[in-house]
Amino acid sequence: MLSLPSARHLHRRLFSSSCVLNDKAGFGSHPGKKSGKRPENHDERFQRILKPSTRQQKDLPFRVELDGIVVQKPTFSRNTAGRLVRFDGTAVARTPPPTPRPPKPASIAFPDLSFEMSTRRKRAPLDDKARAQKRANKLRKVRPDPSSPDDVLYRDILEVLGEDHVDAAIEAKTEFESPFEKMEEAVIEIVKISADGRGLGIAPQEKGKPWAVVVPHVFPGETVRVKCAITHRMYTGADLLEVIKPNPEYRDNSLIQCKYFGECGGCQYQMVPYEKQLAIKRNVVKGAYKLYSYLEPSEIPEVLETIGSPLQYGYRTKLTPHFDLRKNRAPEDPIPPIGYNRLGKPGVLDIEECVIGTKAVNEGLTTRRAEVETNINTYKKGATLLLRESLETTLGLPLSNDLTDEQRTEAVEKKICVSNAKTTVRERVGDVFFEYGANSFFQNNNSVLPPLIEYTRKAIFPEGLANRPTHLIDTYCGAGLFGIALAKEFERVSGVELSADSILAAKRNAQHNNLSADTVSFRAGDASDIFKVVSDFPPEKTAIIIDPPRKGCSDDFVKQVVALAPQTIVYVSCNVHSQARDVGNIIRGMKAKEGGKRYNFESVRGFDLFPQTHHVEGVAVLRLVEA
Ligand SMILES: C[S@@+](CC[C@H](N)C(=O)[O-])C[C@H]1O[C@@H](n2cnc3c(N)ncnc32)[C@H](O)[C@@H]1O
Repeated sequence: MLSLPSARHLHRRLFSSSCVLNDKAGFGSHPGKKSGKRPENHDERFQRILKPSTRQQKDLPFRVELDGIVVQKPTFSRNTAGRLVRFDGTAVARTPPPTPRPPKPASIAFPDLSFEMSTRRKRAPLDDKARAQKRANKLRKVRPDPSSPDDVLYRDILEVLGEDHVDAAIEAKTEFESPFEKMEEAVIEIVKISADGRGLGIAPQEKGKPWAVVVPHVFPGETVRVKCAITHRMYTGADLLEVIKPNPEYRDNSLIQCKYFGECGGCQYQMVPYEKQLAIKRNVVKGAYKLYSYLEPSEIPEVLETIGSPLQYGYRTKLTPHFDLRKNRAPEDPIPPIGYNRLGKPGVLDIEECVIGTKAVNEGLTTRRAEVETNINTYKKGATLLLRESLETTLGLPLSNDLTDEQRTEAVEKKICVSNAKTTVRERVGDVFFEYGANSFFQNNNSVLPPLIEYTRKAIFPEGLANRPTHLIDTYCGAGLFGIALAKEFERVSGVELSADSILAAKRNAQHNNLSADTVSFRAGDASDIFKVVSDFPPEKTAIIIDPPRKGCSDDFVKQVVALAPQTIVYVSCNVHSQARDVGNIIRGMKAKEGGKRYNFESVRGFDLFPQTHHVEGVAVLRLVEA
């Protein structure tokens, strides 16, 4: 704690400050220690007088004059009667004594507020219309962001209900008034799959108004019985009770591999044949470009078939199960469930195996669960467990020719599970070796990365391309996945990434893969910073990879891409809706720019990095052509 100097101390300091003044006259403000061994010299005597002890101060006259220097003593002191006096003896005016505080009452009487409180509570109850209006006002305040999941769902709902009906409901201010009672059961025909993997149905006609019902784990053409759970703008979120009429095109329950499917909020499509899953995802990409790119239909290429994942189960190299702990949990209370959120219900579902996870992360799950169970009383609140697959040894480093066959197999195949966020994870993508922090971003499906990298390579260097790019800008580069995997194809590669840890990993990865820092460089910063440092990249020979987080790119970034006008753009994204928005902006931006060039939207398709779930990775390719 910082201690304040005492009044006496301040007093002395004040006095000694005059020494500093005197120092200007050449007397030295730092007196030497008084030594008993030799007589006091002139300076020391002077200092003693300038910095006397408190006792000496009292005896000193008000003014001291030594060798023509006048030193003034502190101004005030107390006389023998305890009165404050100046050093010249004159009395200081007394400050009036403080007025005494009124005595505290023996007990404080609180005013009786019961009357006011009860009137406040007894406000006239809202009628149904007022309640609906209040709710509508509340919901209106939280308009979803364009291209956010809520907005995407809302656009899907507009499509199934018809924009005219929706406009009429908004006009009549009934857009938040559900025709269903809470917990009402209803039979619904499903007409569409929304981008978040849930089925969309329309309320039966007898309900008298267009209203959507959103149900998990159901598909177009199915008739289902549901329980209405929660009202949102223009739709009711419902729980599935029964599939009355299944659609065999989408539903083959024999495909389900997880015993928790239907209860766990993780996967949506385990009952859907894999080809059909890919088709659903292709439609999601189509819908995204139709709704969010704001391009003319003629400007959007035919969305190509989704490229599947070589592994459809056992592919996920990262799991993050969690558990909650009740406040005031007693040590003898049961172990809480450790797993994932329940589907459509609050709370965590206990899961001891996740079938989309790799063998290594599932082994790690068993170990970590046991550790948590043993140490549960050391946790004050819930936690998220990190489980990441990693190559076991540093033998995973670029394989040396000196390795025995056994070592070589071990280097490529032996996997362990890492659960400490500070540990390094090692991973091989084809022939390329990567290291990154366990807590940092890296794609979670290793099996699909070689085809994804190869696809990107072919997109940049299509057969017969006359003007091959020689420079690559890898934006949002993470640990350098694209830049490093494709580096051999380019004279120069430059990557940018916000996370300093990932950039350190990217630089290390370049070294591990024998890439020189002159050719491949990475820098930490906002993606739009990259344009300052690639001024020596010839735009007509430059390709750029854009792989942003779900929210997509900033306007500033898009503007700078347009200003640079690189020859090829490959935009990879786990959110095809924000991708469609950005691609539309780049194409329009280039059209508006003078210079006689435009971007040809060459291709777009999904990559299935997340089998059994509704997620899809979009890859869009744009190439600069004469306008
Ligand atoms: C989808 S990941 C892609 C990473 C890498 N391309 C890969 O495939 O491993 C997006 C990356 O963008 C980074 N990021 C987020 N916002 C950024 C920004 N404004 N500028 C640069 N990088 C950003 C994140 O840290 C994350 O590593």
